[in-house]
Amino acid sequence: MRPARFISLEGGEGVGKSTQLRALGAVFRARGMEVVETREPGGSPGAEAIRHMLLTGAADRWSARAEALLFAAARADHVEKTIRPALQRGAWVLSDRFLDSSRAYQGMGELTDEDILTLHRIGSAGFLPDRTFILMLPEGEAESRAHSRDGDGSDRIGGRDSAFHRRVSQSFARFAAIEADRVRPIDASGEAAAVTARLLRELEDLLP
Ligand SMILES: Nc1ncnc2c1ncn2[C@@H]1O[C@H](COP(=O)(O)OP(=O)(O)O)[C@@H](O)[C@H]1O
Ligand SMILES: Cc1cn([C@H]2C[C@H](O)[C@@H](COP(=O)(O)OP(=O)(O)O)O2)c(=O)[nH]c1=O
Repeated sequence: MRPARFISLEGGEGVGKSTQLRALGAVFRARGMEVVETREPGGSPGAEAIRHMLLTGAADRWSARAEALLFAAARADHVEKTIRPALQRGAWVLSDRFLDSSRAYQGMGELTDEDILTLHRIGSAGFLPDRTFILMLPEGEAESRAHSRDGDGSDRIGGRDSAFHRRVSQSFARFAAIEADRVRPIDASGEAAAVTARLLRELEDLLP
């Protein structure tokens, strides 16, 4: 029996992460696997409370440093209370965003990628997913998917300008290039079922 695995889905807003998370969860359950679907920021009661503080309020509510620490604190609680216990009892864990979101959103301004990795070492002992998928879509397409879902409403971070979101997407693409073993880019265009099939192909070596 192969061990339970921790998989994260990453990418900008509207690329289809939550849709694919649900689809993968359904496929795994149909194969008799126990699955925990979770998300960041959040995924445990403490981390969900921090999520509320991070995503609501004025754009300047938190400094860049305070924001990065809050994401790291939420992640520490999520890992400790939800992810590790699930893996220990043999459940697969699928997370909508994880560390790489902090690297892409918080680690390319006042703080560096190295700073974010240091916070993660302190908060979560450097715990990493077994595999991370970066869902990739052309800029306009992700925006129109997010817009048809949310209308004009977006959260404190989603509401940042398009230059910011372009840099986020470039950072995600860079992680896939430099950490090819863990981080795999996935073409997120076309029908949802076709995207799910691409993800499953990239999981073949881990599935029981
Ligand atoms: N392959 C797809 N083709 C067209 N629309 C999609 C596809 N996947 C998801 N969507 C729709 O796009 C919007 C954003 O998808 P979602 O899964 O919520 O993205 P994310 O979690 O990355 O923000 C939703 O309204 C969803 O129903
Ligand atoms: C996990 C994480 C999320 N974020 C941002 C990305 C999103 O804008 C927001 C999470 O909102 P969410 O509603 O989960 O994202 P999506 O629109 O992709 O469904 O928080 C960070 O800035 N850093 C992080 O570490």
